[in-house]
Amino acid sequence: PQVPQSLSPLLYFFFPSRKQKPRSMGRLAPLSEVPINGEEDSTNSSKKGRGLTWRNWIKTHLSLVFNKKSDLRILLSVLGCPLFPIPLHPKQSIINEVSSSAQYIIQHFTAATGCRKLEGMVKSIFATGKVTMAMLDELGSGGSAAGANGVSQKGCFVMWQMVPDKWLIELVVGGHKVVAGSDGSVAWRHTPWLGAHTARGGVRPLRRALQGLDPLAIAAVFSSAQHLGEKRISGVDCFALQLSADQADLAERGDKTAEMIKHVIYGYFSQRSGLLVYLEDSYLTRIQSPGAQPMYWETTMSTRIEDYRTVEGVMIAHAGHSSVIITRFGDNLKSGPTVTRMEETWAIDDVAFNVPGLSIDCFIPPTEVKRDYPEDDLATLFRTSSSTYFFTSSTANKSEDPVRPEPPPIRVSLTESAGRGVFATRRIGAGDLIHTARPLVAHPLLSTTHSVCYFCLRKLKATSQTQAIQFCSNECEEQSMGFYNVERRANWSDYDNYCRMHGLKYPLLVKRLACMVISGVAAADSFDILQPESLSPVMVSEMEEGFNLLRGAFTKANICDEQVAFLTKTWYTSVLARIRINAFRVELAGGLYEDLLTSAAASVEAEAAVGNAVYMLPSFYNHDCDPNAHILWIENADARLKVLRDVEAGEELRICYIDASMDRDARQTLLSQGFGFQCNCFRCSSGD
Ligand SMILES: C[S@@+](CC[C@H](N)C(=O)[O-])C[C@H]1O[C@@H](n2cnc3c(N)ncnc32)[C@H](O)[C@@H]1O
Repeated sequence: PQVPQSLSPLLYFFFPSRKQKPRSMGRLAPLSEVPINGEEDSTNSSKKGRGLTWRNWIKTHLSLVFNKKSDLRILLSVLGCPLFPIPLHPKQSIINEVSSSAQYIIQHFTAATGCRKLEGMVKSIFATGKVTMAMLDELGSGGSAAGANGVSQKGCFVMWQMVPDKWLIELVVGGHKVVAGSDGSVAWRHTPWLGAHTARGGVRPLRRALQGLDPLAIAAVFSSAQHLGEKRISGVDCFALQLSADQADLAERGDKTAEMIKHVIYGYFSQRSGLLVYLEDSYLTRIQSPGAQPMYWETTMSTRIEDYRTVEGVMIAHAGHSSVIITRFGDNLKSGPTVTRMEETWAIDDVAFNVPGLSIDCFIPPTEVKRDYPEDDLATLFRTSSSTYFFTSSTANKSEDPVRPEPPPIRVSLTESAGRGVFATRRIGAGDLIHTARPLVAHPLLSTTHSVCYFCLRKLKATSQTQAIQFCSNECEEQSMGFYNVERRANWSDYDNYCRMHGLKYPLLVKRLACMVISGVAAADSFDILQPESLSPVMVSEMEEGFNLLRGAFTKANICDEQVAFLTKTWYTSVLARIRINAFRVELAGGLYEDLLTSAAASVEAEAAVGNAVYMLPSFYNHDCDPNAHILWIENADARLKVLRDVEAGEELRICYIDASMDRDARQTLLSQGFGFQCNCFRCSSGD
């Protein structure tokens, strides 16, 4: 049956059909680093999505957890649809022979729930329920929590599960919707602020299913657990079983920068009733960015499982309470560990088995999932705490699916001597487009402000007679609202004059980022992951005037102190230090470029620059005076990364930061002064 989209979004799940799902997903914003295989579809751009998705992504992965403004997103990201760390293998079923005390406890559990009768009989499970989520006050080091700080958020969810490893959940809380699913080979999640993402590591079950909702899965995963002993939990004497994610799974979920150190699960089974009454999982992640001290994140989620009721003769838990504690600690956190707490109460309204009409078509991932690949390593590289609740990309099983297009052939990894770099994951042919990228922040030059779009830097057909800024389309105007509503409240003449007099362009990018932060569309630490230039005390003091003018413009515009609290001198200098190393001068090649020769020629002949922009993925390309890759712009600030010659798998992709036609000494001087490194590429070493 067709369900009108105007009905509750949850209704869509009552009538799953292959036709409906892509349509529902089709409205969702694409990721900003668009894979080469993805057609750019303007209908896919959410009003504020274009160009903001990376910022959103960073916000979630880097700063979200400790930014109270984003409470609802944090709650949904952490509690919404976490995955259980232990995969459910298709062949895994509940054991018949008891050879350990853990297996004895599981036998007791299967008898208590009566779930054996479901084995082989149940093909699908369906559940609907309600949730209430809240952030609790943060605990400082040694401090104490004062209780819930904000308003709790109410919502509901619908879950479908097809035995053993296909599932789908739609959760709507406080007007935000999160959808997650697994087709048995890839697990993904879609959020309005991130778009769709695949989960790194193998497919694992939804944690919600293990909270007393799917007794067969509980019996299957815990039958290989270790019996730890007995413990009294909330007045109930329990047997404690322990499971640990195995090292191979942990390795798959981490990388060189974010290492999953352990993930342990405890199941507490009531000695009296035999039922699972408490579930706890705890994991530790070590994050180390190049040149930085390691930082650790420990996340513990505990769920009290209650209100078992019979559904078709099987005991299913119908309510519970989960609490999460996230502790961030490490040498580089001067203020000591930070603790964030949140909680959820949930209740099941309806459970049914063997839902008619449910087929594997209902579990096909949204189309964006296959467009997700450029984030592959970045997502993990900068992940904050865990892939369990921050879904990240995975290449797992992609090759097994003939329908799924090849991912863009790159990964970000550490190089031997140039920090992080971008590497080819397969052979790439000369002239191939590697990926495109939308700016995190872009700004016209002062001289082009009235001749290019104030958002995307596209050249305008008619320049402004009134000297007002202009947008090339309604879409760009809408996407600018985030920063422009703030920017136009202030008078920028002093700041612009300061830039003009000193010939500075990067403070304009800082201004735009500051306006975006104030309006809430960017996190103050969006650029933290980019490599900074090391600034001398003289350079820092030279930036003071710009900082004072920027801060002053906001103060005079009566932007409240709380909104500009992030705008300290340290913030200003640190953002500028990153922009100086990572900003690109945008030069539009214009016109058509169909082949490599045309594009290379076009970029050489490009007219003067239209502005400057900072991107995420392009910021990780290192320099070579004889580069094998190339960045170019055709009609606006959306960048295209192309390969200049055949590149083999494993080879690092490098672009040229400067005019490669200069002689060796001039190149060396520019690179050392502008980017702080001594180039020892083949050309430089051979004196060319
Ligand atoms: C745009 S970033 C490139 C990504 C950077 N490696 C990172 O880890 O984020 C530019 C910085 O990378 C380093 N870099 C780039 N190319 C290099 C090269 N050929 N040799 C040494 N360092 C290089 C320099 O520190 C430079 O300032």
